[in-house]
Amino acid sequence: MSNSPIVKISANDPKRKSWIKVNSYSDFPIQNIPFGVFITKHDVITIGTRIGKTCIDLAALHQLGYFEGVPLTEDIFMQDNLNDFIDDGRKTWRAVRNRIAEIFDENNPILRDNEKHREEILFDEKDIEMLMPISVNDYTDFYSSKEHATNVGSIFRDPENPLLPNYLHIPIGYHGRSSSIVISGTGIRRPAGQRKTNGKKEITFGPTKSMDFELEMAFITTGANKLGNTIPIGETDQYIFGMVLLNDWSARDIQAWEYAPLGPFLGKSFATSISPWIVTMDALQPFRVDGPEQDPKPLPYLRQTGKNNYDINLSASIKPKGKQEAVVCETNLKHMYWSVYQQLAHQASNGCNICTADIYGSGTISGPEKGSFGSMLEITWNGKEPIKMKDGTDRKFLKNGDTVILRGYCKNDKIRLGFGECRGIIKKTKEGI
Ligand SMILES: O=C(O)/C=C/C(=O)CC(=O)CC(=O)O
Ligand SMILES: [Ca+2]
Ligand SMILES: [Mg+2]
Repeated sequence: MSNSPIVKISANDPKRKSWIKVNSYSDFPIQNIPFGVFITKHDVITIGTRIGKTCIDLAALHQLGYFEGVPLTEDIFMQDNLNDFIDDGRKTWRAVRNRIAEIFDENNPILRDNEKHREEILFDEKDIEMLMPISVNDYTDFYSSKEHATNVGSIFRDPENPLLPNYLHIPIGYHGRSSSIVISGTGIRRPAGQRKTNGKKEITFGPTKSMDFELEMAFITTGANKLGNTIPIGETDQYIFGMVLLNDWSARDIQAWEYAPLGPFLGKSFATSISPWIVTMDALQPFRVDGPEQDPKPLPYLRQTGKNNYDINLSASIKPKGKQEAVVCETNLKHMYWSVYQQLAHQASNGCNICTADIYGSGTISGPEKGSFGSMLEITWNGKEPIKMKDGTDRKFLKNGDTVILRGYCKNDKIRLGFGECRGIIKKTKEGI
């Protein structure tokens, strides 16, 4: 089954320019129109979007009549999360994005020339604070990078046979913890836990000695199937609202000791960070590419044709406190073995219901070569090959005071759009733990 034939979406017109100034390297040209939640300098929480460095209060835009003719409830943007809007479905998301593109088109004077309205609707990014975009319903994290699975299999298990026999048949995942998903900028406390210290027999409890990040992306869904029903792979695209950057913080010593036989647990559930702006699947359409060839052929419920992967350039940087950041990984979402559509069809294949504001992580995104590995576990091969920061210090894993910054963008010969940043600073373990 082919997923989402590429339809013409007027908001994606690459020729359109906005009357709001946008730098050529901005992640937020008028073709992006992401959705997020922010608090304004007047202490008002609103759903918004962004063009360049200008944040747009969608509740104010709606109240002032700019969405006339688009079927929306009066308070749809006067919310502290996007759940209701996401629940409205793809027709509504499309209509809203298309209208926003029209309002901010350089040739449209209606808001451009209305100073009073502009003052009510527009805010400089410096004058707002981003909040969690959704109230997370449920969280799954997949394991869809074959390169990552191969690397972790070599480190934790058998270098001769790193990939488990199920890997090429089934999109592996684990159930994450939704309560500890936090917005970019939130400090991350180094967790304590049980671990078996390298080479020693003794089991101890204490702050992790191998604090790690995982460079991931995640997709966010709208309600799809009722409990007991499934989703044909050819229909999955209708239910994906958009994507964010995701950092699945991981404590490798805790993980390595606890994970057998049920998988990741407390080594990962202490925190997961996401970027604040949700970039819609519609905005990402121009960046669809073929995925890797799948051999063996997946079972029929996972079979797809067409361009089902996304060409999204990704990077991870570490910034020691008060020092310059160093890029430690450059990779691309296009490497993923299992597509987002296969992940979603698989999640629903047992009749599990897909809900509004669920988050599905891609799994760590590693590329084929060194320099494209998406975690310190792989970059330093579990601490055996430390890397140098720009201040001359070494890193096997993350130190307190280090900030990890994930970034992602798409680019073709016509447009560039991106995801902004997903940041988190490592703080020391709470005393008494
Ligand atoms: O191979 C393992 O035992 C575990 C690997 C992971 O760290 C699991 C995970 O979070 C999935 C991923 O990010 O790809
Ligand atoms: Ca992960
Ligand atoms: Mg985590």
